[in-house]
Amino acid sequence: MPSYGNSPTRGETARRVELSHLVFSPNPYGLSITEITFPATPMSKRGKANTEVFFDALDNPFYGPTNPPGPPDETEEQRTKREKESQDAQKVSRQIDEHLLETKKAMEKKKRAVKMLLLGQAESGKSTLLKNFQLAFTPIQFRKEQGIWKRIVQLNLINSIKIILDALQSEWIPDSTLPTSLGKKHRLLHLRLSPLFAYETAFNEILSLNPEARDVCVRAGSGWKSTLSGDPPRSSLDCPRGRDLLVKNDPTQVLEASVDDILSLWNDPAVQDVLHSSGIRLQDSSGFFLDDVSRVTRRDYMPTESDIVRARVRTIGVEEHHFVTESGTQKGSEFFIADVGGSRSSRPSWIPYFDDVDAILFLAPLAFNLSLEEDPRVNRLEDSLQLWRAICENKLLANCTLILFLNKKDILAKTLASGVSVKQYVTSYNDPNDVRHVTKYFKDRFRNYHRKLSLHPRSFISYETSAIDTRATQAVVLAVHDSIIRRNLAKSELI
Ligand SMILES: Nc1nc2c(ncn2[C@@H]2O[C@H](COP(=O)(O)OP(=O)(O)OP(=O)(O)O)[C@@H](O)[C@H]2O)c(=O)[nH]1
Ligand SMILES: [Mg+2]
Repeated sequence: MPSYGNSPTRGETARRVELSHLVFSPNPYGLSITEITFPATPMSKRGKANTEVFFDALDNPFYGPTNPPGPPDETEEQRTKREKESQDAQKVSRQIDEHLLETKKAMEKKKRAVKMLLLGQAESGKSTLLKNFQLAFTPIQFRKEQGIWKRIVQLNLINSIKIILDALQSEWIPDSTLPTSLGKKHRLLHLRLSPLFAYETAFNEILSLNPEARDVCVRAGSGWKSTLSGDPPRSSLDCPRGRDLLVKNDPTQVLEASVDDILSLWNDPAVQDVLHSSGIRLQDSSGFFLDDVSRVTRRDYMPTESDIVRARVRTIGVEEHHFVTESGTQKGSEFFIADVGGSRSSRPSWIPYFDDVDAILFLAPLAFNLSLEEDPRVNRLEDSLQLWRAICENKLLANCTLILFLNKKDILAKTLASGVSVKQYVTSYNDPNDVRHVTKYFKDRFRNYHRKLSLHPRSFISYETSAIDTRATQAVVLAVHDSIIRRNLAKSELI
């Protein structure tokens, strides 16, 4: 019987591996592994990924006789060639073994790493909190991405200009009898600034998004950061053609040339009146950069940390982020955060991530006077409370740590300071109309649901944040990470 070296015999179980982790590429010997990747399954599933796929030796292209005897009439030259091929095949087999071992180790590591999930309605600040984690744990990587955010900040600015120009346009409907203080100057500004919108449309087309999208959005896992950074493509998902088109559609020069027009528009009292009467408060809206026009439109502009944190990109789908702490006592420690799209239509895609998540970071903006974009009949805070209820009582999350972030406290302060009364929106509210009482009122409502609906008793953990304030949020982020790690350790010791 021929010797098969380390290879399994027919029917024997061979290497066990999740096939989708391996990228095969042809080589003179058939196939070899060129890259180990992780499947696009939710992080909760990864630890349990199917490592029990069996190869049958006969079907397995990697196995075969390593030193079979040659035919009796084999020449010296044929024998040398055959032995060389056999040695090469063994080398390939050893490489495969090493790769499989690495995959297994990496998967084990993933299984042990802490997994967090960011939840909350759209625009609650999930991605902003994520950026605070990146700033705290992977600051080198965060700074490397500065160039990517330049385009996003520019598009946020263009989007704000579009909102203003749309508001102006609705004022000068041809047959309107209403008096308007808008004149020729505003029409000229409209005419001169409208070409900027083409950059927004081009960006959406390049990233295969709806060209009519209302604001800047990106699809999770689309390699958008790599496309925007100009790095060589990491996978077939990255689009080098897209990169060329992005260079062609760079708005930097046009923005620089338009700076006076933009300032003239934003500082115009008649324009401010129109915005006020239409109830548009751009200062409180996503990705607000109109107060920084002169700086942001400079040719050599590079976004600051604060700009990056404030820049708005709507999340579509679920984006998983792998953190390897870059410095400090926990250098090298790993954890995962999944960031989800929060609009109502995106919520069903959250469920697969509930399976073995360690902590949910739930963002509830203190926006008592606003309604949902996708359904203007629904109050934002009421929607957050209902979502929180559903999470507290979810059986899959019964053993998960829930952390509530009452976010956008700065906007709450501004809203109350401008004289808006909470009672007008929340009839059951009878306390003073100040930040402390209002925050306490909503926190108590969240706490009550948490206490009543949790299947097992668990501590109520909450923070009051303004996620764009990176200094204050850094401290929160470090405390949250530390407490989750401790809880996890305590849990695993109990097991
Ligand atoms: N003023 C203020 N703005 C905030 C705060 N937190 C987030 N923002 C801004 O609100 C906008 C929306 O925040 P995101 O983090 O993108 O919201 P999200 O929850 O990820 O939204 P989706 O991806 O659509 O689900 C961004 O422009 C942020 O800069 C805050 O505490 N205060
Ligand atoms: Mg987001």
